[in-house]
Amino acid sequence: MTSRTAATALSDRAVPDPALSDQALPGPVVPAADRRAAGFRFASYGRALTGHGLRARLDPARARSVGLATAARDLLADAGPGAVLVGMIPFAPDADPHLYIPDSVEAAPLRAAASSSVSASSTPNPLAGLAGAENPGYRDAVARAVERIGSGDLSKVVLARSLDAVAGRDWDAAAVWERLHRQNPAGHSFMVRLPDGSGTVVGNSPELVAGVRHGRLSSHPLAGSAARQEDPAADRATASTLARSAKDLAEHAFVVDHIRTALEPLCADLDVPAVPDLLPTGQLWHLGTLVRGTLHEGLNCLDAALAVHPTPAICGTPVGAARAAIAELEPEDRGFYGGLVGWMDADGAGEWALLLRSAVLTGPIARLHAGAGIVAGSDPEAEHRETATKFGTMLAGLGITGLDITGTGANA
Ligand SMILES: C=C(O[C@H]1C=CC=C(C(=O)O)[C@@H]1O)C(=O)O
Repeated sequence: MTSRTAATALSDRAVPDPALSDQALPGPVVPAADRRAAGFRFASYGRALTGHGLRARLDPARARSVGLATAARDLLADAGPGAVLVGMIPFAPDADPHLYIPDSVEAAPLRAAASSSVSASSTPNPLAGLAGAENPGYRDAVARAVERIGSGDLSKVVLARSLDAVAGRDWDAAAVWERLHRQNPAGHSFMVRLPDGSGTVVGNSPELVAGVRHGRLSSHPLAGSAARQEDPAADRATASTLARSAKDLAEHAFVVDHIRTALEPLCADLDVPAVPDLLPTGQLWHLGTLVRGTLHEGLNCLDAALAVHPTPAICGTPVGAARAAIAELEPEDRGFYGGLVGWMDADGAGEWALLLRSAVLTGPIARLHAGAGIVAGSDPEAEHRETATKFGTMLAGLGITGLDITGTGANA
């Protein structure tokens, strides 16, 4: 494993990879329609992509028989020029993806997108109850994972838990999306209606798994986190401590090593910085490494995303043992949490973000998920607190403020 001991300089870079920021999107552009009715919204790098209607759906049975990447390529080729594939891929490899080609795709600069009919300042939905803030089962699961790591089967595993926020009336997914985006415009804000219409997956991911433009690939894996502080001096001190934390650097190195091994065969050249940078979100500092390369001819953004997914930022090392540990230690199926969300065009350009800092909105219930990387020496109490901090992104997106679920006195 690569050792990274040097602390990196603080970076306040808002956009992980400026190379993707001027990405022109193809597809028919429709006038600003009612975005509330859209089945798909994805914002990043200065513009938002909105998918209306459904032209063709990727058949999960076909994906199982020919492979997901081939099924996606074929669907785009059949759909003809200008088509864009959008949607989500679940965490479990045998679960059905929700990928489709919308009837029309609107690609709008973010400023225009933000001034849509949806008002983020609309009256917050009153919270009627919160279930899962205190989760002793999660601490037990972390302790068992640490034991397993000690026995040598496993080096790292990401364990997640859920939290239900029940409101006085149905959640308004479009308003939640917009609030999330305004709070963290540097992240990838997404909103995808579930195929059976039962609800909407919404979130703001800080993590780009694969972004491709003109054959140039970027991936910005994150792992290793610390909660942001109100006081600026304390906040910078927290970031510096994170950049020097042996535990977090080890947790991060698993991810970078995995990405390098997975992407080297796909790329003509691959640049992997020796030390991580520091990425701030509204709630957390993360260690991140911006990996860049040139994809071999014929490969696309989804090929790259599927090659690295699931990284140890969401699963673990080795992948098989980590998947088994997750299945055994997490009480519920992850669904789309921990999967991929994004889009791709017929030229292979696109973006796939890790689907996290998210919730499934079903009527008045928002089910949030958050996980933390467990390595040798992880402390169950600290990991419980870290997941509570991670819930903070979605709680803020839901308009729930002034609530401390971290037990530290800080606002989540
Ligand atoms: C699993 C999550 O975060 C991952 C991404 C960044 C940093 C992480 C960490 O430091 O543990 C996690 O690996 C989550 O937000 O649910």
